[in-house]
Amino acid sequence: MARRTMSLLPHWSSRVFSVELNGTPFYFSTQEKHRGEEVPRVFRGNDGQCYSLLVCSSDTIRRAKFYAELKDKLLTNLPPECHLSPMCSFLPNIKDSLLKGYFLTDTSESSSPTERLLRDLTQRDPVLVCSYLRGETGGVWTQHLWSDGDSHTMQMPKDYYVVPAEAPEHHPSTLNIINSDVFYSFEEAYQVLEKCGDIIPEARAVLALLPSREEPRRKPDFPVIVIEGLDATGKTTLTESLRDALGASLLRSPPHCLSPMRARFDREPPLIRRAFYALGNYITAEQIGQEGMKTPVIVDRFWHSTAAYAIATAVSGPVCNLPAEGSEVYCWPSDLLQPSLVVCLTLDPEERRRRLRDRGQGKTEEEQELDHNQLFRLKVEKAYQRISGPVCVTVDASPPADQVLQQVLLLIRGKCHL
Ligand SMILES: Nc1ncnc2c1ncn2[C@@H]1O[C@H](COP(=O)(O)OP(=O)(O)OP(=O)(O)O)[C@@H](O)[C@H]1O
Ligand SMILES: Nc1ccn([C@@H]2O[C@H](COP(=O)(O)O)[C@@H](O)[C@H]2O)c(=O)n1
Repeated sequence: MARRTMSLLPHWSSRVFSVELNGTPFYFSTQEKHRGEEVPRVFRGNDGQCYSLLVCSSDTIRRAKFYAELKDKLLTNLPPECHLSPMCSFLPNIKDSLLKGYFLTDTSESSSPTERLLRDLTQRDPVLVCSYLRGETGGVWTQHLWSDGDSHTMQMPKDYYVVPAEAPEHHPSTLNIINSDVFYSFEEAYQVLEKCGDIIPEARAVLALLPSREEPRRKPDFPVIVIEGLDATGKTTLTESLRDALGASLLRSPPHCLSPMRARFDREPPLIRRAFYALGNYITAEQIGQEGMKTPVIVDRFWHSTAAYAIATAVSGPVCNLPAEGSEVYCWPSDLLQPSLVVCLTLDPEERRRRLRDRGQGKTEEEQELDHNQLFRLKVEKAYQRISGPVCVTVDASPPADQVLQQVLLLIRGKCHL
C-alpha cells in the first residue's frame, strides 16, 4: 500500500477528483496552498465526515474484480447513516489515468465504525482512502491521504486543500477505454483471459477454442455481410432470410461454441467480460475465413456490437460525453477480418419495445437496461455510427420483414456485386 501511495504522490496535486451527485459530476482538485476559493458543492452544507475511496492496483484483474466487489462490501458493512456516491480521480486528458471509487459521507454520531472498516480495507485491499477535514473558518477543506491503514498518523508531507476544478475536455470515463473496455488486438484480449485462468476455469476453456495466430489469414473469396443493431431490431429474422435468399452460410458472434461459457462471463466485470466477447469475434473470423471460401457469409453481430456496447457502458452521462467522431476508440482492430459490408438495423424505440414484448423472452440485464435507459440506447447507436473500418449502412427496420429483406438484398447486390 505504501508503495502504491508513493507512486501516486508525484501526480497527486495534478489529479482531479469527480463526485457524481444525482448523475451530475462535481470536479475538484487539491493544492498545497489554499487560494481561498469556494469549495465544490459536495463539501457544502454537509455536516458529515467525508471520505473518498479509490481502487488502485497495477494488477488490472485485481483492480477490476475489487471495484466490482467494493460497493457490495461497503453497503453491507457501513452504518446506515453513510451515503455513497460514485467518484473517480484522473489526470485531465491523460489516457489510462482513471481511478474509480466512491465518495462516502457519514452522518452517524461516531465515525469510529466507518474508520475501522476503511482502515481494514486499506490494509487488505487495493484501495486508497482520503478523509476530508473542514477548516476552522468553515469554507476551507483539506484532503488527507491515509497511509497504510492508519487514519491518524498520516505521513503526507503537506496538507492538500480542496479547490474547485474545471470540467476536463475529455470526460474522465473515456480515459481508460482502450484495453480495459475495448481491445484492439487478439493479443490484448488474450492476455486478460490468460491471467484469469486460475480464478475463472471457463477462461481456460475459451483459450483452448481460439484459433492459432501463426498463419496469415487469406481474404475470403465470397462477400461477408454483418447484420448489426440493438436487440429485437430483427437481426435473427433478417439473417435467416438472407441465408436462404443468397444460399449463404450463417454465423454469429459470439460463436455457438462459446455459449456454455457466456453466462459466466456476463457476470464478470467489464475488463473480463469484454475480453471474452472480443475473443469471440476472432473465433467467428476464423469460421468466416473457412466458410467464405465456399459461399457468401452472413454474420449476426460482430465487432460493432462488441465495441459499441462496451463504449456506451463505460461512458457515463449524456451522449456528448462519448469520445468524438474520429477518436482512436472507434478504430477497427488491425488484426481482425473486415467484412465487405455492415448493415446496421435501426428501429423506433416504441416499435422495438413492442417487438420485445411480443417476443416475450427473458432479457439479459443489459437488454433490460436498453429498455429502460434511453440514454444508454442512444449512446450504443451513436457509437455504432462512429466505428470506422468496413462500410456500414444504416437501414430502417420498421417496414414488414419481407420489405426489409428486399432493401438489404438490393444493398448487398449494389455493394458486394452478388
Ligand atoms: N420487420 C419486422 N416487422 C415486424 N416484426 C418483426 C420484423 N423483424 C422481426 N420482427 C419480430 O420482432 C421480434 C424480434 O426479432 P428478432 O428476434 O429477429 O430480433 P433480433 O435483433 O435478432 O433480437 P436479439 O438481438 O434480441 O436476438 C421477433 O418476434 C420477430 O418475429
Ligand atoms: N459480438 C458481440 C455480440 C454480443 N456482445 C454483447 O452481448 C450482448 C448482446 O447480445 P445478444 O446475443 O443478447 O443479442 C450485448 O450485451 C453485447 O455487449 C458483444 O459484446 N459482442
